[in-house]
Amino acid sequence: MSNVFANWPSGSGAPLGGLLRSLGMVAAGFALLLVSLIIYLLDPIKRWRLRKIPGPRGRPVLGCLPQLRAQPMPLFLQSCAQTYGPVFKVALGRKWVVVLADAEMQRQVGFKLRAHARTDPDFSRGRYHAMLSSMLLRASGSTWRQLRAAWQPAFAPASLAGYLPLMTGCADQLARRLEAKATAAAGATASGATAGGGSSVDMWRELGGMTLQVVGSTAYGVDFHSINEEDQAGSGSGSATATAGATAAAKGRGDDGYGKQLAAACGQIFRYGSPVHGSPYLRLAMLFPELRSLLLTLAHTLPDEKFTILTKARTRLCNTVFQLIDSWKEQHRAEAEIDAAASSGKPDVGAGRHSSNGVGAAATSGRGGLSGVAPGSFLDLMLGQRQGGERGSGGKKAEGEEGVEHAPLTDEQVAGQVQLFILAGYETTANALAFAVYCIATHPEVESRLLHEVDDVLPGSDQLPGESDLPRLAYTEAVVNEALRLFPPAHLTSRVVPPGETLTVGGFNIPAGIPIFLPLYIAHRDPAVWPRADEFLPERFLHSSPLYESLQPRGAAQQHAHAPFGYGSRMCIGYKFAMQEAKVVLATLYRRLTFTLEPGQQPLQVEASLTMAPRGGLRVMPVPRRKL
Ligand code: HEM
Repeated sequence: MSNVFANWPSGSGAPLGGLLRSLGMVAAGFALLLVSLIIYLLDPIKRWRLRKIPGPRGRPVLGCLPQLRAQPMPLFLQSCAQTYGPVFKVALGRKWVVVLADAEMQRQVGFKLRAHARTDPDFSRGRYHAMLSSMLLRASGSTWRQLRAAWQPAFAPASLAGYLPLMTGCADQLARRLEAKATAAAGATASGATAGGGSSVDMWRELGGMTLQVVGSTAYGVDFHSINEEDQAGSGSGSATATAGATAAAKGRGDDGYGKQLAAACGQIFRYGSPVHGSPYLRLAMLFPELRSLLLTLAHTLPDEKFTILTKARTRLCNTVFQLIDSWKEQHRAEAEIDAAASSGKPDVGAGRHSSNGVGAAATSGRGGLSGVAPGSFLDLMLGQRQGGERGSGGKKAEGEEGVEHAPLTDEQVAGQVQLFILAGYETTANALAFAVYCIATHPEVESRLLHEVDDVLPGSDQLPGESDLPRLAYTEAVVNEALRLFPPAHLTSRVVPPGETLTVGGFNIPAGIPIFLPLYIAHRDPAVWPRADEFLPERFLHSSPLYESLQPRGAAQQHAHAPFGYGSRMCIGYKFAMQEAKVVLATLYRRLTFTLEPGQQPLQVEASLTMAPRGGLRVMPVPRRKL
């Protein structure tokens, strides 16, 4: 029998041997791939570096995500703290984070480190990406200092006073809407026209529409029209953002002006930009951060429906914002020419040109057409500063802190800050207000004291809170503070150790690049720090109360134990804006109404992603306080 292998090339040995060798090489290749995959998926190097830090055993690849599906993040982290102590690690997918549960550790690290950790998969491109990447929240070093300085004028006392009419106007609009709904429902029930349904509303959504109108209109200086004016039939259980966006989108068809277009785009970006509600590509990027570029390309080449909506909304937002910026420039160029012609003296340009704040007027007068940016709005301030900086220095670059020269902000940078103003200020404040309404509704003694204060400060039948009334709303402010303690909407903040450094905390070393979570929720409810920690007692924040002393936080963390707005130089820049808004909105609403919880709302269930919110909204019956 002839040797069938006889014709195989002699250099490769016997054909069987060659085949075996090839198979061996394929097997070795597979084994190598498998080992790399296991190394990639399980990340043993990172595990090794964090090996001394205790923490729950997560599943391969998914880490603790299954536990986080079953339980809201603040509660899961609280239960981990009880098991593992004040410093522990958690795997979010393949991303390891270290959590500091102790209030004093949070304070120390929050003050010491100056950069936030990045955990979100950013799937943007082009101009929108340039906008997002330049936001204050993401910046560090001298750029952060320059941006932070550029934000400051928006929260100066004069600016805050200018926003007040917008805040009270929007709250009054919402109060009247809820009052009318309650009265109509009562009338219909009396005449037997309706069966059930009553005037129950989702207060969280209502407040979401209102806060979007406040921050959106303040940021861009055009009317956002996002307070719901008609019910969202069959709108399901989407988020407050979705409803606000849907309402604006519904109205946004046709010739509606900048405000409605922006509100519609923002609503869709909030909803579909989140890994929870958005495209599966975003969730995959959370699990496999190293594949982000590949997934980004795939998402743009083969987009699913949610990704398409997101991309379109981002493009619409960009186009509208840059159009607004162009119209602002156009208008100011024309004004400068008139100035130059009229006088040879120094031109009065920039933010100083508009001594009055026209945001409130713009947003409550129905202005929102293609009439441009209101003076005093955040966009106007940012563009004005830039123009002022350029001209004030005779065309040179603006000078920032510490004598460092900075180039004036680009259009993309300005647009990024304005968009962050909405991102950071809308849902946080809506959630804070919804939690406050829940706490008031479950504490009748608090409600009656609040009503007493509101009636005392605002005796006129249609009176809205003015600037001089704010200091007199001390109990209202204490209610907001105590609701923020029990239910901090930003339930955690984060920091990251800078490259080349290691942080030692609680006896553990945390290497550079590992995100550090500071869960404010846990610190706010620590019974070792807070007397009667789980009780809602606004008297903790009321100096004049006889209970005040006995309710103060104890121990080393005492001074910064209440930190709903974070710590140190990275603390929330908008906290005065948020506190003013929350206070005047409560006073304006409770001036006309009280709210009764619908059955099944107690105890309150929460859900949490970046912010903490009432799960499935907050269903209440508005009860008018006077006969209409
Ligand atoms: C109740 C409402 C709000 C809460 C609970 C809240 C909470 C927070 C927290 C916890 C941080 C992180 C602080 C840290 O890391 O130490 C933060 C940052 C920030 N907040 Fe707020 N915030 C609220 C409203 C607002 C508003 C209304 C605005 C703007 C209009 C705003 C703008 C910002 C910005 C720009 C940052 C980033 C600051 C930086 O990185 O330097 N926030 N906020």
